[in-house]
Amino acid sequence: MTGTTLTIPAPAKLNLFLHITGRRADGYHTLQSVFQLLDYGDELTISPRNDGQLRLQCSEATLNDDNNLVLKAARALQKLTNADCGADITLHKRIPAGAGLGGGSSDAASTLVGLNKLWNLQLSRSELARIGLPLGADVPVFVMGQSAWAEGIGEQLTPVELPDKHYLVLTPACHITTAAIFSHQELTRDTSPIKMHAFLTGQSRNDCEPLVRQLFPPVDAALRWLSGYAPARMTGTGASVFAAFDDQSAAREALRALHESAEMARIGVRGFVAKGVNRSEVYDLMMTAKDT
Ligand SMILES: C[C@@](CO)(OP(=O)(O)O)[C@H](O)COP(=O)(O)OP(=O)(O)OC[C@H]1O[C@@H](n2ccc(N)nc2=O)[C@H](O)[C@@H]1O
Ligand SMILES: Nc1ncnc2c1ncn2[C@@H]1O[C@H](COP(=O)(O)OP(=O)(O)O)[C@@H](O)[C@H]1O
Repeated sequence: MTGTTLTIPAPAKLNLFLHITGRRADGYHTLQSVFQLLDYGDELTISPRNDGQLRLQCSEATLNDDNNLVLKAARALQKLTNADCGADITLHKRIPAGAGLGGGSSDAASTLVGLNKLWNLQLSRSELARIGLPLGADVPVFVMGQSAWAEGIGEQLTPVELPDKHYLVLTPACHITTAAIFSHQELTRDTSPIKMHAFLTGQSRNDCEPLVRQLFPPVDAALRWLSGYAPARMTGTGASVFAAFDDQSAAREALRALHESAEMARIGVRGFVAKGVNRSEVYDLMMTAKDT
């Protein structure tokens, strides 16, 4: 078990749309969404230990604690192993935290996939998804490693082949908690379910967007600025917003304009360009581990 180190990416996601279709008895909202995985994300390096200890070093100081979803995922998996299964994990963050890009869930999913390999647990994708779901509603899609049509609370997944697009993603400096948006009185909660065809012909929205725009003016400003380049939408419960481009050069051009915008600098908007992918590297890692 010792001597093997695994480097594993943890991609970001976009919700190309997000419809809230109802509410379960436990308070969680049922959704419809399309998760688009990106070729941009965090990176984990995992080395197994034989003494049962779990240690995490995270590049982001505020996430360097016991509540990091990486440690929660490792502990959930540790319950299924021998007492001597431990690991040293480093987490290099690139995905802004709490920004609707699924970074925490993706880190948790990559931890589950990586430790499943290193601890030789031989759990299936669906078993790992089931273990990960209580840690975050987006963990299953990252464990599956495929862009997908999602229902339920995001755990009923159907892989989809999405057209090649380059995304410009903007993240205003606002702290938005998912729970606060879902518990807000003014949230739209009863959208009629749609079929895949309606999404493909552009009949979709993010039901959280009107409320978040109203509560967080920087999100509204970022959406208005980005709409000057291409149709713009919010991902998840925010704060990030995105627009799709056919050409990478057009997306990069808009990113350059962002860096020159005094208004966007004033409200602290960061941006990156990423390509949408139908499968992430995590998908392949379930088959063969990439050793370093
Ligand atoms: C809505 C999505 C779409 O991708 O948005 P983002 O959080 O990425 O913006 C996610 O499914 C979010 O997933 P995640 O951020 O993991 O949410 P969780 O930690 O599981 O939930 C935080 C809290 O939000 C509420 N919640 C969350 C998801 C959901 N479908 N219904 C809810 O009502 C619950 O009160 C829950 O306790
Ligand atoms: N490894 C992690 N990366 C990001 N956030 C984490 C991590 N572990 C725990 N968190 C917590 O989870 C919250 C949600 O983070 P994240 O998954 O990035 O956002 P979102 O749910 O908006 O997509 C953060 O505000 C942070 O407190």
